[in-house]
Amino acid sequence: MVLCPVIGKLQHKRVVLASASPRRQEILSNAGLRFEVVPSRFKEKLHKASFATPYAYAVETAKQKALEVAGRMHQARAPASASSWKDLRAPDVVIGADTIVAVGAMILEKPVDKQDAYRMLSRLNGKEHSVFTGVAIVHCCSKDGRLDTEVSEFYEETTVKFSELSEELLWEYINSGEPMDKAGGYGIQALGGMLVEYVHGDFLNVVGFPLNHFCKELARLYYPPRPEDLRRVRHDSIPAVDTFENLSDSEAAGADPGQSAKGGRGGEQADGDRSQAPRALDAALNRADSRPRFPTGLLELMDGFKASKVLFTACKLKLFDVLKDQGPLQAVDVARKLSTCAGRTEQLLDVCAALGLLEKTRRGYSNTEVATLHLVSDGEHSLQGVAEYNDAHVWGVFTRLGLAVREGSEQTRGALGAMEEERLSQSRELTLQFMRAKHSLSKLTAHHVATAFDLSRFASACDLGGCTGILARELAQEYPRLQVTVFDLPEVTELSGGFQRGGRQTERIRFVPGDFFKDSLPEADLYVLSRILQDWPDDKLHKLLSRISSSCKPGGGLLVAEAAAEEEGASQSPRLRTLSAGQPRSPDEHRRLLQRHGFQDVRVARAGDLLCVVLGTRAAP
Ligand SMILES: O=c1[nH]cc([C@@H]2O[C@H](COP(=O)(O)OP(=O)(O)OP(=O)(O)O)[C@@H](O)[C@H]2O)c(=O)[nH]1
Repeated sequence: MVLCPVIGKLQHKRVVLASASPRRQEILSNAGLRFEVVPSRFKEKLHKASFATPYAYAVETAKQKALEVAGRMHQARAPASASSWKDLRAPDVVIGADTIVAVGAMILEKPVDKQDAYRMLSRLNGKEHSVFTGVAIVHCCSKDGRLDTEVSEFYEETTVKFSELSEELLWEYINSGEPMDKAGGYGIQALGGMLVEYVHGDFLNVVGFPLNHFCKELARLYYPPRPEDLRRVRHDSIPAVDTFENLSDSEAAGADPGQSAKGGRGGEQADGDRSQAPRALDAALNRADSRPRFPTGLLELMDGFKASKVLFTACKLKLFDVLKDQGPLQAVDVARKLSTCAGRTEQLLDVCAALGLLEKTRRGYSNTEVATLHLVSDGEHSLQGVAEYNDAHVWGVFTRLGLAVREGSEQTRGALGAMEEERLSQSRELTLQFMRAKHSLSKLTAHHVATAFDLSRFASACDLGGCTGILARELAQEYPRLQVTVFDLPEVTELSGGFQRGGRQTERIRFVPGDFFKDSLPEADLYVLSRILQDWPDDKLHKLLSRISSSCKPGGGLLVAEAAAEEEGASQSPRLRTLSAGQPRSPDEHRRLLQRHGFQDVRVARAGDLLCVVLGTRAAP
């Protein structure tokens, strides 16, 4: 069955199930949804008589459950200084559900005790009743610290008929303990199944979650009908994920899950509104499928470069800067501010929204939290420089990958990102771009690197290839006695002034121009190599390490920080294996590397999510 694309729409979102029900958790995880569980604290005590129908009560309760969790998680978010990325993210989607049993207008929830269970089961005995599950899908976004929500809600009804049951059997069932945490006092999926004569409708709805209706709702939210679908209904597939080039202006409009969710109850919507998008899903669900699994991951991989280019383009246009200062904005207003084509801008905005970089609501487009944090150019944690450098330089390098692979190692070095070498021969602008990229990345990791070990025994440090001095600054800040030298190529040190912010510790930092392969290394107690080794092939790497080893006094140290590769024997991340001229090393490989060059007492630590840090002490020769 080809269900992945629908559930997959939530794949890159932080999804939270606001329910303690183990049945709901099981149903959704069996469907392949990845989510966290945060049980709702909403007390199910809405005034039943104030609802026109039992299902309205279930839907409202589901909504309140989800909103309570969304609000609580929004408030509980860690401050920006939190070390874990996860903590920084509020949920994107919160799902709430409430299951009730209705006998006529009477609503039965979970029994409070055995007598209550007996009363409920006696009411159901020998008769038909309805089971309603209300579901709320709450899309969340945070704007200026406020929580914005778009709620989509629906319900599903299933009819269940109980057999005529003896008192004895009812009590035996009650004494099994099963009824107590179940709506109506029975669990159809277990012993309670023996009480049931027939079921009309979705079985899982009785168990606690109407999975089929949920998927249709997702399809309705994430695959709004396209004009061509309205004209020519396709019965053979789930609608394709929109790509940039196949979106026309009119198609791009209305692709907002939040907007299409407006008006709420799926079950109460007019047929014309609901029929088209789920139709393809229905077809897929009902098809006897002998074809291979839909290669979603592979197709996403094939399209991955487009997503990168969209991100780069948006950064280059300063889209996130405009939205930070003036959002939310409609597409035409964004286009006016950027002096771009309105139709194409809207497409770009929609794809950014689909990639989770923007939020789209009726008020217009605004940055998501991740965009505000990392894609606005003057942000403390901005990665804009990385996007610009990748666009201006790495993109082109990778277009030569085929040639490099065909023609051998030299080209491979050239094509696989021997950035240090390449940038030597490039323009000042490219050097600056490289520095901005390295600066942004170093900001993310410098504190972790500086504090991975206690370095207070060293009086001086030299950061080789230290670029804009971000790590040097962090070291100076952390160790008030430490004098730090940043050693980098002349064209880099010449431009590094533009990245300095001043501050008390800067008087203990000096920039020395030089080439660590050719010039003598500045004297220091501690040498630092942060993200240098993996850019170089083995011969260069050993040359560099032996030069450091010769300069380092006995008792001095070498601190190496590199992308954290898996332990030996574990399968390596392909990203790490292919992106650089050198290779990522496991902690043990680093340990051996340093030992081979005369360092002892080599210790390894993790620095944040990205890096592994290794510290060795120079042995007496
Ligand atoms: O046949 C079955 N019928 C019902 C159930 C389970 O009953 C409960 C219904 O309770 P509710 O919707 O209030 O959900 P809770 O369990 O309290 O969890 P929340 O945290 O979401 O409020 C539900 O667990 C159904 O799964 C059953 O198992 N079989």
